Amino acid sequence: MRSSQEEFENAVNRVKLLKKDPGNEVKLKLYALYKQATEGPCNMPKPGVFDFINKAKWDAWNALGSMPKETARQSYVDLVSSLSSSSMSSSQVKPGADRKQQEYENLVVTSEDGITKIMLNRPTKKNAINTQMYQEIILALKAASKDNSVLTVLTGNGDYYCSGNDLTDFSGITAGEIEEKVKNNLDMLRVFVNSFIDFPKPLIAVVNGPAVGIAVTILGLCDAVYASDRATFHTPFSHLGLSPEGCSSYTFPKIMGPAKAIEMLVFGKKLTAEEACARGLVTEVFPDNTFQKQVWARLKAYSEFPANSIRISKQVIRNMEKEKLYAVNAEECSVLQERLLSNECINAAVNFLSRKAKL
Ligand SMILES: CCCCC/C=C/CC(=O)SCCNC(=O)CCNC(=O)[C@H](O)C(C)(C)COP(=O)(O)OP(=O)(O)OC[C@H]1O[C@@H](n2cnc3c(N)ncnc32)[C@H](O)[C@@H]1OP(=O)(O)O
Repeated sequence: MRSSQEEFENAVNRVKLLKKDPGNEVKLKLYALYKQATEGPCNMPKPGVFDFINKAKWDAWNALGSMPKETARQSYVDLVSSLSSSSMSSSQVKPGADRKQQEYENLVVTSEDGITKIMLNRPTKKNAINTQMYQEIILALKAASKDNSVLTVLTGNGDYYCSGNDLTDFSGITAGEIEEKVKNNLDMLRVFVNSFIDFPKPLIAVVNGPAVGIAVTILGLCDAVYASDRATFHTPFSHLGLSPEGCSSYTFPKIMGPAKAIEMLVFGKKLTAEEACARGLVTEVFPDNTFQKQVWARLKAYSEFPANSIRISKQVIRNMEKEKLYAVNAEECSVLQERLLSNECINAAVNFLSRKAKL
């Protein structure tokens, strides 16, 4: 997925050439994404209640919260592409239609048999999540939340599920740039985690191999976790001078009790798949040689259940906790922002870059 300034400007021009009026709802969305992409979060005073048009615009822009400019730019480009390539008026664009056309650089997203599969696709880097991949996952989840699929699956390509946050993300940055980069990344992390909290359908993690860091913590927000017996679960936050994220400071103690959660999140104990299953983080473990076959047969059967019932039941179970989870996410990001600027963390990243330290 590319979202260069040039593509964005092209999209701005293409909007003017649309043959059909896309309707007010889409126009407001375009307006909001454009403002967010060019000016950042809305900090204008709220128009009065009788200033209907400007209030609707303000509401749409303000609803994007702290979405990073790059994400807004990409969403704008994607929205315009879906409008340009559709012969329908945009208010009738089929949910998910744009997702099928979307190209991602770090993901492979496919939809079949009622299941949308989001596969992390940087196997040579053990599927480490860089800034662009975070943004792509946010977009892929948004598209999957609106498409016709019953279930959404997150998995990894290659021998790893995911090695967590890309530790080279901050390399090549000058001292003067670091604070802003960290702040932007944490804004993005908050949006990323919120997109799991908000995901409206069952979200299943198919953990095909070892999982590290944020790839582990986010499992607490997934609705089922199927793991190969080759998978391991490791959150080496203290080793890296970091602190828990992905709402794990709340979900892990709830799932496995505080003592077991602290063993993982504070002391960095790496769990086998069986151990993670015994602690309730993993739903079921399968032998690696039959893992894909067994899991996909299971998911195919589940995807044939009535879609609305499945979605609504998930929401009944999860929605009660949403406000709490937003607050936990915000607090974790704020703590992590400080941690990322600490010497402990900077030294750990330098060690990784110079390959002195392997986990
Ligand atoms: C948005 C803000 C986020 C805030 C911060 C949040 C952090 C939460 C976290 O996720 S913390 C966890 C971070 N992850 C790690 O600490 C794992 C680091 N990686 C390793 O320890 C090892 O690479 C390994 C154990 C995952 C695999 O070891 P192995 O020896 O099997 O393989 P290599 O080390 O040779 O790896 C192959 C190539 O992949 C690159 N790579 C692996 N993991 C990462 C990573 N997390 N970030 C960046 N790059 C990674 C590795 O450098 C090799 O690349 P190369 O072939 O070009 O050298």
